[in-house]
Amino acid sequence: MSSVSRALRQSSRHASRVVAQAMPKAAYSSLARAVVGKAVPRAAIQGVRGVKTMDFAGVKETVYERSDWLLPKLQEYFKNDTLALIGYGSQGHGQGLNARDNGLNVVIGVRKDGESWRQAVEDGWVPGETLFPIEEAIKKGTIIMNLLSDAAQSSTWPTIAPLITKGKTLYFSHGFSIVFKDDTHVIPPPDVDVILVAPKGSGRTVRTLFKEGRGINSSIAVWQDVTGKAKERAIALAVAVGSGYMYDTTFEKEVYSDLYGERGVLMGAIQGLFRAQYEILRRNGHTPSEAFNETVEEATQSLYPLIGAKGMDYMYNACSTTARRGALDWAPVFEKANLPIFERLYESVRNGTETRKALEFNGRKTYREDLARELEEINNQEIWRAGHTVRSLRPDYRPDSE
Ligand SMILES: NC(=O)c1ccc[n+]([C@@H]2O[C@H](COP(=O)([O-])OP(=O)(O)OC[C@H]3O[C@@H](n4cnc5c(N)ncnc54)[C@H](OP(=O)(O)O)[C@@H]3O)[C@@H](O)[C@H]2O)c1
Ligand SMILES: CC(C)(O)[C@@H](O)C(=O)O
Ligand SMILES: [Mg+2]
Ligand SMILES: [Mg+2]
Repeated sequence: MSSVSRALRQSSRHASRVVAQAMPKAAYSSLARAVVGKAVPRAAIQGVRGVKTMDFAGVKETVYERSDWLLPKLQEYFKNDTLALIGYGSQGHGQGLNARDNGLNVVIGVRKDGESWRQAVEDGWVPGETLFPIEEAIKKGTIIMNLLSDAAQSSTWPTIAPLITKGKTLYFSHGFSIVFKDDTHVIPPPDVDVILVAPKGSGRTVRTLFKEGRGINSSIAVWQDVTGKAKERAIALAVAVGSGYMYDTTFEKEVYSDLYGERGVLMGAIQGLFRAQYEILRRNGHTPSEAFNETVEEATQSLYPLIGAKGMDYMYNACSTTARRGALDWAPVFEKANLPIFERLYESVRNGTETRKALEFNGRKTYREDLARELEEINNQEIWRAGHTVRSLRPDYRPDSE
């Protein structure tokens, strides 16, 4: 076990002892219920403490935990607020439903009769009660959560800006609009708090982790603090929308790392690597099923979850000595080959090239159809058609689940 993971384990064990010793069983159960919304075994709530400074590989950072914001406190804190959540994509769905389940006043604002409107109705938001056209929702809100697409945040800003009046809080889940203001022209009024809560994962995961009684990691930041309470509000809102742990960042650091990561190993790089590996297997006479199993299925179903659960060394130890030797030899080769690409990518993010592309593409009226066309092309690639058949053999496969 590495020294970092040992330290983490010890700190978590210590915290659970503190909680366990300090609380009678009944109080502990109600704490657990309040933190995760349902009864959970004592072991599942280890490490409950509000704020902690932790050593991340030699660097001390502050982490905020939702344990400081148990449901009664959260509800009391926001009792005079209306969260106007503008946009109902992946994040609108996850954050909106979580905040609603946490008992807060939430209204959704989206284009009337668009796809998001339809999805919001499907999720139980009621037109005229909790679902409104964008401008109406903003007028009702005290906390304006801008979860429109980053391109739409820019194009709608001239109409939205005058409605963000003094005393309201402006909230984003990405540093995009604010940091790249020369391209987006989003410049907030000087008399409102401007904060960021950026869940580090898909909005679908924001929802599923919340329902499982866990919480996603989120980055939080303050751009403008006129009330002196902006940071506190960011933390409370992060908890409200389903975060478990909150990490400090800045708007700049969030947007650079996020745009970089999703174009890199989170999405773009891994798609490219899967495809390249598959292609060479096929060129060498391997069948589609063998190429897919050896590339995607084993990665996602067997090895990557091991990395996720306990780290890279754990995954290595779960594989043969033969695999370990070869992978250890080839890892630096891939690292060296990819470093210049990652350098180029970071620069393309930092200098705004990626921002301008996103604004152009997603600013089109046909953004949904254009994207659907490209995704359909991927879906039709042999690798993913083979994958469809491989998945269809899983015991839990249901034909309507894809
Ligand atoms: N997706 C994630 O998991 C994730 C994770 C962390 C942070 N974020 C950030 O969260 C924010 C929201 O992202 P998202 O993925 O949830 O949404 P998204 O898919 O990027 O955007 C969808 C929303 O934008 C609306 N929209 C698009 N063009 C519009 C226009 N011209 N006028 C009015 N509305 C328009 C859509 O409404 P219609 O249906 O009417 O088109 C829909 O409600 C972004 O800042 C994003 O970077 C996202
Ligand atoms: C889910 C991601 C990739 O982390 C997010 O950054 C997004 O833009 O959707
Ligand atoms: Mg992103
Ligand atoms: Mg992200």
